[in-house]
Amino acid sequence: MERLESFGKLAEWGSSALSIIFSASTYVWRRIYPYIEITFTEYAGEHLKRSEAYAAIDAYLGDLCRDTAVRIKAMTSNEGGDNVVFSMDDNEEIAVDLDGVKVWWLASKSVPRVTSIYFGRGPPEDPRYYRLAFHHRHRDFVVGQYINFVLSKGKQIAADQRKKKLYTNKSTIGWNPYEQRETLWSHVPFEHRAKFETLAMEESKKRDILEDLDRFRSNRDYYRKLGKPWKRGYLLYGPPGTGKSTMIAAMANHLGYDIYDLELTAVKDNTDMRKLLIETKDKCIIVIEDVDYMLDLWNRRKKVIEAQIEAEKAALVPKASDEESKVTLPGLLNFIDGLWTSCGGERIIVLTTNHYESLDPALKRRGRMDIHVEMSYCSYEAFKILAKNYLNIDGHQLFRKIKRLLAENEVTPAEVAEALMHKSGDDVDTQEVRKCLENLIGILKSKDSKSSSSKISKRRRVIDKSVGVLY
Ligand SMILES: Nc1ncnc2c1ncn2[C@@H]1O[C@H](COP(=O)(O)OP(=O)(O)OP(=O)(O)O)[C@@H](O)[C@H]1O
Ligand SMILES: [Mg+2]
Repeated sequence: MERLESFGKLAEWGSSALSIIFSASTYVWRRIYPYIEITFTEYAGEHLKRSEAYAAIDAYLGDLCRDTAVRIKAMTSNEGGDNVVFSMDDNEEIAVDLDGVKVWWLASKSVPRVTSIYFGRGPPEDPRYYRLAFHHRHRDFVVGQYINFVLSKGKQIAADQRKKKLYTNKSTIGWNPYEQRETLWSHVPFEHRAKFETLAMEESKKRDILEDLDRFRSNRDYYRKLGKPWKRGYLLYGPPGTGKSTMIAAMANHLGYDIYDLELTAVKDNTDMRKLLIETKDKCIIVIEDVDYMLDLWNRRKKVIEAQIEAEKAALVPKASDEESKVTLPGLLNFIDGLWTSCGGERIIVLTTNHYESLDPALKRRGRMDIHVEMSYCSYEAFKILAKNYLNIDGHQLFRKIKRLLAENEVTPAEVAEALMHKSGDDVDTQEVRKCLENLIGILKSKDSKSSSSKISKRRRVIDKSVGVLY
């Protein structure tokens, strides 16, 4: 027993002596080499998936190294596009000065220590890594802020570089169910250049939406923890020409997601809708435009069925039409609820409508459509964004008049954009600017201001109370 005790004491002394030696050696080492190094390897985790952090850093440094590095690798984008993307060459180092805080990035690859035999396509490429070095006195800044900045900036750059696709569903109506079909979607490159910066709407609304999108994108673990499908529903509503489709394009460009434009009238029934959903890939926006039109169709169909029942009673059974979609509202609700998305994640569903009031409450309810955004008639703030986009001006003596007219008349951003379009490409001279603005004034004056002004004040009251972005 005594022996055991003394052995325990000895071990205790040993461990404290070791920790003293360790701290002392760390201290000495710090004096000689006061830098901290963080390594980001390309493949990480159990299944050796490409690390998202590495991909983001790769994009960030690729952008940075164009101006600073000596040896740069250039390649075409992964998506088969024609744009060239850059990245640091192996063993290249770049220094970044962040307002007095200096950090160094090194690109390298690890050489495997064991000799392996590979079957098939031969050895995989050596795993690459980036190493970030900085002085230990900047630890809080680098670990607390800089790395987060690099990751979010890198993700944005990668999203911009990614060639996005626009998918549309092939019509399944009238198809033979036994016929083998390769895919239910066809796609083309998505080239829409819309960006949030050029979208004409109130800045605060835009900021809210952008923040929501960014939160959604980076919240994978949160959704997992809650056991919820990683999806988000947006309902965009407003009159035609207020930018609903433009906003969807801006969302796709911001996130770097593909768009699946689901035309419900071309979907035979709920089963086909499920199949379509299963065929979508992660990181996408599924769009159903003019959902009110579909609701209209359902109502009409209900009436037809009622008429059929009546006709059956009279022994006159009309033939049911095979030319129409038989998708139902509950089918759509199931689709939205993500029951079938459990196989994947990172999907945004956007519905658009011109008639918010007439939408079924089940479609609008929170948790289904998380965010409701009103796209409204052109305000003065929105007009200024369009004037900057189209005429590259921040002000003009006609602005005051336009501001007054906009307050009295309902005009859509699409109409304003049309009026501000000029013929001479990029360069616009002062005469042309005036002509465009006068053109807009003409359109505004031609609106029936008397009848619309009472409508506007009524409508504004409703909007002020409820809208912007609803959570
Ligand atoms: N808020 C906006 N910001 C910038 N441009 C806009 C905006 N709204 C409309 N536009 C311009 O008007 C055109 C038509 O807009 P868009 O198709 O996005 O309207 P919409 O609300 O989807 O209309 P609809 O209800 O008919 O589908 C766009 O190509 C764009 O040039
Ligand atoms: Mg549209």
